[in-house]
Amino acid sequence: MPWPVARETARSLGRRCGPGEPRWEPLADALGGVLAEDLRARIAAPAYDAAAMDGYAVCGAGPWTVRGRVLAGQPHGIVLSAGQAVEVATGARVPERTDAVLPYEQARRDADTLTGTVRPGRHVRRRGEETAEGATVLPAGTVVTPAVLGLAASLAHDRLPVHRPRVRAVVSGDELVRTGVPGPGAVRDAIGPVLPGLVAAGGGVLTSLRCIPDGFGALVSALADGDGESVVVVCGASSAGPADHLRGALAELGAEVLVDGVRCRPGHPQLLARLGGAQRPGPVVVGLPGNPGAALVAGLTLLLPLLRAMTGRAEVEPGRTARCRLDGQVSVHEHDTRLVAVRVVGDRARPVGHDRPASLRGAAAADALAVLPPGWTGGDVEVLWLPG
Ligand SMILES: Nc1nc2c(c(=O)[nH]1)N[C@H]1C(S)=C(S)[C@@H](COP(=O)(O)OP(=O)(O)OC[C@H]3O[C@@H](n4cnc5c(N)ncnc54)[C@H](O)[C@@H]3O)O[C@H]1N2
Ligand code: MOO
Repeated sequence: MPWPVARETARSLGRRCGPGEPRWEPLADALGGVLAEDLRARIAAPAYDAAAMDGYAVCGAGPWTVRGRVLAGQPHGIVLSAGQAVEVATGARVPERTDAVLPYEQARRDADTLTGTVRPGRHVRRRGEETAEGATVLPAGTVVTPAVLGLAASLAHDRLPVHRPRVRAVVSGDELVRTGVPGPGAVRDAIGPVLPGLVAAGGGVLTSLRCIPDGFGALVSALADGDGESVVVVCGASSAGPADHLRGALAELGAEVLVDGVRCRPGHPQLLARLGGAQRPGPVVVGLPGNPGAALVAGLTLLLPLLRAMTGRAEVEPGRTARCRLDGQVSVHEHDTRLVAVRVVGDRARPVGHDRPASLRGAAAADALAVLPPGWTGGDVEVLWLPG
């Protein structure tokens, strides 16, 4: 299947699957999700009339008599009368009948007598002036960023209802080890460490990663053994070798295969399928080739568009260019799309090299992958940004 068609197939499957049931997540776990409901203010902001400057809360016209001092967080029941003032810290609740706050810099104090000039309302943040209690501050569908988490906390939320597709990973290969220096013939798993960040860049969460030996039976049971995840990522076993059982295992489970190989370099053995029948659709399976560089390409080709479409997110982060001029020498494939690791400066992209299928060295030094259509002869190219 041509590369652009494969991507669109992943997007359209994501839209069909939709976001699934939202989960109420503690703020710390909601980052990167998409709000499943409008975010409303549980309290007014500010929650009380507060000083916006360090200085004096004053009532009426000066001069004033200073009655005492109030710091932020100190409860008090002070009510001022005309001609009275209280020393206040920024953020402190101002006494009732405060007309304005006179900053230290504009105040003259002699013992308890204070003079200065104020405009009514100056430097006082009135309760609810920013946000009224119950107001909608963000619509459903907003991506939860660090600022959204801070806003939610300031409006008294502890948890948020978010869509974050749950993804599990199955990494297959007898030769793989996960720690230390590999022994003779062994290889460090280099795809597992990529997956949490890759999945998060799509707005999902990687809930588990399981390493299995090569073998038909092990793969069938690993595929079938889910816990309600929306997506299963299978790493390796995607090709034509004697230990490559992904297609056979999917057939055994009656999966519908939507993308069976993609005309791109690297990453051509990648795959997209859906478990379960039309009556009870199950998780989506994304097959990433075992070569780590090829796996990353497949992750950007199928997994990210799928996850992003599930929660209605834009494909390219706002403010990022989607196309670039390509400088330097690149080899072009006659029939397949080529994906080339590049550094992007302004509207120009330069290849970084080291982007062979088995290597992540180029991708690690790059910002993005440049997309060279088959037989490309020049002109601007699409760039796929690598997760930061
Ligand atoms: N006869 C053919 N052979 C191959 C083809 C083909 O079309 N016909 N395609 C080649 C391409 S392209 C790729 S990519 C690989 C895909 O292989 P698999 O997905 O079946 O993966 P394996 O065979 O298990 O491994 C391939 C290679 O990658 C290493 N590997 C596997 N998993 C990991 C991992 N998690 N971390 C690091 N390295 C990993 C593995 O040791 C092998 O070296 O097939 C080609 N062959
Ligand atoms: O998917 Mo393979 O080369 O294209 O590594």
